[in-house]
Amino acid sequence: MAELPPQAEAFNKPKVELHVHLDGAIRVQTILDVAKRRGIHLPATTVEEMKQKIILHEPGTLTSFLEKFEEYMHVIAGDREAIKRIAYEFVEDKAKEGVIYVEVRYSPHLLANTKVDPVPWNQKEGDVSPDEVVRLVNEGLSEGGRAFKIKARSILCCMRHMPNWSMEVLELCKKYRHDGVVAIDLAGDESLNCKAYPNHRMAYEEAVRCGIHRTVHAGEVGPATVVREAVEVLKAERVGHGYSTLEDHALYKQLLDQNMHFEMCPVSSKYTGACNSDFSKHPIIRFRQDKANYSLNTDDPLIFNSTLQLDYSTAHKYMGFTEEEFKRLNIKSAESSFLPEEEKAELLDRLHEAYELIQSTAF
Ligand SMILES: O=c1[nH]cnc2c1ncn2[C@H]1C[C@H](O)[C@@H](CO)O1
Repeated sequence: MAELPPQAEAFNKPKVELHVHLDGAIRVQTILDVAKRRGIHLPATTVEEMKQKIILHEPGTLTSFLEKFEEYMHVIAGDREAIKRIAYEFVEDKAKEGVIYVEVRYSPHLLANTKVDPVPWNQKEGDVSPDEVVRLVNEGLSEGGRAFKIKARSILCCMRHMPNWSMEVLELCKKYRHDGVVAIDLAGDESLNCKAYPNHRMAYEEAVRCGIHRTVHAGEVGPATVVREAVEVLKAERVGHGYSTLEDHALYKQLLDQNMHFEMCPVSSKYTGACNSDFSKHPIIRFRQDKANYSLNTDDPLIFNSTLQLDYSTAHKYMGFTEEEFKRLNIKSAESSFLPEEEKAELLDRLHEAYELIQSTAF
């Protein structure tokens, strides 16, 4: 595999990103600024020091990774200006990475401080509800979209350990379905399955009835049974991560045949311990060989100290990805996006043009 010159981008063309957490993609400087304004004490005063607290330096576990959010979420949650600002800055950062369409996800409840039970991050009860969080994020994303000339939509997350929030998340998806919100997700610790927590299932059943798009984190660190449950019980249209699908041959074949989309996050999968840290043995290689439908995504670039370029260069350098495959997977990502059909067609036109492909090119 040809080595890239230092600083060169593995794929310097317009990209689509479908799996990135807003609360895992905040600028460290913003956390420091907001903490200062709100008089919140942090264990660090410079970006470098704060980064050392937040980023994962070694491969760990999903649980140790999820604990990292406790370092800073209390700074942003419950603060209107901060919530809008992180959404706006997120769009700016994505535009710089060459992303032209992004679906960004978050839990409205984890950024609220009222009408949420329990109030997260040991905050005092305040007056920012999950509903207002969605409005603020929408404002930040649409102002950012206009300023930086890219399109950003959002996905609202249910959390596996908070089943009592799930119906409220679904209601927010319905309320804002024509105002920036394109789907529902289920994030958090995969060992908590839906049989034990029927509220998630009820929310997803209602999503199906209302035509709300659905993705589910499954098969990241959990077994293939979680993927099966996501697809068969929750009727997921896309799978978040899904690496362990490979353990169940029949399921893998079925999902390949169904053209199921897998939202893959190579750098993330190393640091969460989801996959072997030797990228040359990564499950994505198998998905690529089988011409599966998948995207490449950052997941939580703040915590992995990463960029989308790093995911692409990792795929290029250690997994043998070519320019042609990058084009193919971005076209697949656009096709699997949760945009309405007309907007999806426009996005596909833009990619075909940028990649100098004729419309009928079949991958
Ligand atoms: O990679 C992940 N797997 C499962 N849950 C995750 C991952 N990245 C972030 N989350 C959780 C923590 C966030 O607070 C939440 C909503 O974005 O989703």
